[in-house]
Amino acid sequence: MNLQSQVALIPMKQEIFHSAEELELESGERLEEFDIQYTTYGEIAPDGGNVIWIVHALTGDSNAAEWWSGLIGEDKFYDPAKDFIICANLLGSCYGSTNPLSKKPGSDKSFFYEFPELTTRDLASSLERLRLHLGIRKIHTLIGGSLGGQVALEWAWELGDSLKNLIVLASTAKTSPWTIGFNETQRMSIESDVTWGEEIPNAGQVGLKTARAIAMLSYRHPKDFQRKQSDTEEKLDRFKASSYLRYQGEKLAKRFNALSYWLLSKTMDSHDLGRKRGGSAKALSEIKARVLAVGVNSDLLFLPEESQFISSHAKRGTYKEILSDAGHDAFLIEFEQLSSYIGSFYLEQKS
Ligand SMILES: CC(=O)SCCNC(=O)CCNC(=O)[C@H](O)C(C)(C)COP(=O)(O)OP(=O)(O)OC[C@H]1O[C@@H](n2cnc3c(N)ncnc32)[C@H](O)[C@@H]1OP(=O)(O)O
Ligand SMILES: N[C@@H](CCO)C(=O)O
Repeated sequence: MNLQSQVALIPMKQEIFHSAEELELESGERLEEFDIQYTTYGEIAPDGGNVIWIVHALTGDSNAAEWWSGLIGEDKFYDPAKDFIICANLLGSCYGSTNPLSKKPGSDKSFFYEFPELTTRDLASSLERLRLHLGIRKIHTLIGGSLGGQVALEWAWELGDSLKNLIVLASTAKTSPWTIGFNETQRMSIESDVTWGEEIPNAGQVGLKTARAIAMLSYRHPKDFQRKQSDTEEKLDRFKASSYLRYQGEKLAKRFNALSYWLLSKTMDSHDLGRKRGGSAKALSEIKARVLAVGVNSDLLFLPEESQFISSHAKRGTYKEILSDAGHDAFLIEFEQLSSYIGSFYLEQKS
């Protein structure tokens, strides 16, 4: 299907890859078959050397040129005129790939709560299946932030020499107890929705609003709230910060599904690159690609130290830090710094 992106006006193709072959999951469960929805921009070069593979974060979708418009597009750092850019909707997410609302194979009934637990390693395996289907031999750059960075790390370990550069933004090799704690409070709010447990597509949607409001506190920084959400001294109620968080909750609940959110937050929790590989440091040292880890100085969720850990244990690792008051989400906002860091990372390779 050829589409013209409404926002970025960049020619793109959107497809669904159906895998009729089952996917064996880390939990021991299986997905008998699955779909992966993906978007591409540009064309693969004859030598196949221009593949830029993007992995989206928790609530992103495959339309990377929309949510990363400062990095992807005409005359942007990644430009479809020279690069073949691909982004797939993660398995379990609600933007076209197989997810809890999908029908169980051979049945008219959705999975709902029977959808199997997915790990970042499982998500990486599903992307590998798509790569093989597309006949992509080598990936020039695999890049992702937050959950996208976790999946990218897993996949990079698996890809070996088939990957040249790995760029991991505001992420971690192993999810910290602090992040699991944030995710648990969000699942608690979804589970406390009276509709949670019902087999309806909107189950938990009210709880999802609270979950997003809590999540926003981990995606922003107190300085960002101070600057944007401060009130005058006359204000005794209906504070800006309150309406902001309520608005963000409403906004997400209109575009995302609570079952997918609950599932993917669990995926984030169980992420551990070093599981059954002798620990994170050893697993990082086994990644063959060059690695750029980018932290955010104000990230309260995935601390800069966690990105430093990635670069220091990778055999060929580089660390850069985004300076911003935006907090964790700076990786979706601070395009100038990102472009500059990625540009110098590529230049170092040439020198
Ligand atoms: C179909 C799809 O949308 S696909 C998925 C797209 N999203 C993703 O991929 C996830 C990645 N993106 C993101 O997380 C976010 O878009 C970011 C981080 C890039 C930017 O976050 P934003 O929410 O746009 O920025 P910010 O935190 O400043 O909030 C601005 C919004 O809050 C509103 N707002 C700000 N202050 C207040 C307040 N006090 N009260 C109520 N609303 C407020 C603004 O009007 C604005 O609303 P809008 O989004 O309708 O324009
Ligand atoms: N705010 C982003 C990043 C979370 O890590 C999202 O909603 O996907």
